[in-house]
Amino acid sequence: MLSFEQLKQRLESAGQPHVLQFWSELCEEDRDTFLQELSQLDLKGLKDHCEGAVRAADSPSANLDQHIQPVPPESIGSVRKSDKSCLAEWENEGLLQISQSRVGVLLLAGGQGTRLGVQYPKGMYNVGLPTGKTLYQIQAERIYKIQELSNRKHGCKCTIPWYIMTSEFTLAPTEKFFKENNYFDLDPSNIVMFEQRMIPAVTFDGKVILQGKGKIAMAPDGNGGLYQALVDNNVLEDMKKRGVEYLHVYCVDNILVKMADPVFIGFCVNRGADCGAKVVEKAYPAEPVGVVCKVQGVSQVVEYSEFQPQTAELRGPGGELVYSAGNICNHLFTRAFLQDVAEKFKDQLKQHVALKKVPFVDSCGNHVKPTKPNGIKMEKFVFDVFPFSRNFVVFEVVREDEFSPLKNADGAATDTPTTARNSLLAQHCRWAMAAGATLLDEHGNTLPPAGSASAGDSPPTQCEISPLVSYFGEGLEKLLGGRTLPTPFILDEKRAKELQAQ
Ligand SMILES: CC(=O)N[C@H]1[C@@H](OP(=O)(O)O)O[C@H](CO)[C@@H](O)[C@@H]1O
Repeated sequence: MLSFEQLKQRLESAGQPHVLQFWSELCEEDRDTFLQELSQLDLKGLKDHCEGAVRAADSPSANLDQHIQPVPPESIGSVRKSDKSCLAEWENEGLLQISQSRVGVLLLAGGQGTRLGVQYPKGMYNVGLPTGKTLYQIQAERIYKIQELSNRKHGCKCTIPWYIMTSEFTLAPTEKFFKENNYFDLDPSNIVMFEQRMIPAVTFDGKVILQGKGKIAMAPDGNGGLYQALVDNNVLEDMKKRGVEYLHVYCVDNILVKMADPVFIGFCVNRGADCGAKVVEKAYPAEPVGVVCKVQGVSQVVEYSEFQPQTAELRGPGGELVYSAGNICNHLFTRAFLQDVAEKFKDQLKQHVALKKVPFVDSCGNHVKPTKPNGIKMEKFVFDVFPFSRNFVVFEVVREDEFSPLKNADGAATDTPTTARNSLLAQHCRWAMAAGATLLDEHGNTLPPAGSASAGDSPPTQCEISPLVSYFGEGLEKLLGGRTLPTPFILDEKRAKELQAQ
């Protein structure tokens, strides 16, 4: 740890002496904590960071319009447009890789859930399903099930390690939650949690913001902080030791995420890709999803916050959106590619600017909650490594089956606990009906198929199928075929055993 004098001097040369302005008012304990926190900062890089933040916030965002092109449709693999045998071939390849323990999953869970308005990690959110399962539990059970399906098919005992990138905000509660839930019956030695870095928020004139008299306002370095965190925490070595060659990276909030999706993995493997992105067709021009496109001939994602509205509105001859490849934050990387990024490219990742309302103490020591943005937060984005890929592929999946993110609190128009819950229930209802079940409402009336015109605006059918019973709708015919089932209907392992015995 640095001494007070050393720190003072370094902060002065970084142009940030105000950081210690309340030092004399701090008690011994707070001084120790503050010294520790400041010692962990990259003080050498602090000056550059602060100046860079101001420069980035000042420079108008580049207008990409003249350089941008959609990804050519022929280079996109598509679930909807591929025939069954093709999909089965990819799935088989994916299951084979999983069965050989060559696949890991990595969860991006460092965010603060500000839009959702909760103080705890988003993965701990219960969207109000009949079983009350949280996002973390659903994801854990899908890992368990896909391991089991691969084992059964290939007569082996495979492992999908689950890497979880947290931040200072989310690590402790996530660890506690997993422990309390007995790691959802996964082997804890296959769950690797680590923290991404935090960086200081900066005022518009380049000063580090004090959140308290002895505390700097820090924020995670964006989900693109992943690549630094992989290095800081020896994650690539861990993958190598375990023989993991493919990493499925996803963000915490999509209730429909197919963990270690064998179809996507098989598609990427068959194409020899080192980097792949799943997309869905954008629902409407202003939908807050990044767009996979080409900028000056190079495939990349342009984030929704940086996409020009007039470009987003462009439509083709059939009325379809020209830029329709919506990023769902579901990526596949080979370990070799990640190693390359770690060694050669991670410091070249673009810095994105977010202007935020950052609570602070003013020069008189008053705590202020700003009503308009006062701070610059710099973030890296996970997809900004795509341009470094040698063989990048795009895989389009069906939105109803694979994408329903939880971003906002109930009351917002989209991406809320209600929309997430309803998407999952509707999917499970479709699975049950496709397996040959007839579902009844509480009055004993037959329910129309989910999504059909007669389903209209009626409340979603309460049909929830445990991922431990079915990963993606498979194996349900023998349990549900020809049966008439009253709702609410919960198909968990116990019920599945009873149905099988009948
Ligand atoms: C930096 C990043 O990964 N942004 C992603 C991510 O957005 P957030 O608003 O950060 O949750 O998830 C979106 C899909 O839910 C995706 O469209 C977008 O590109």
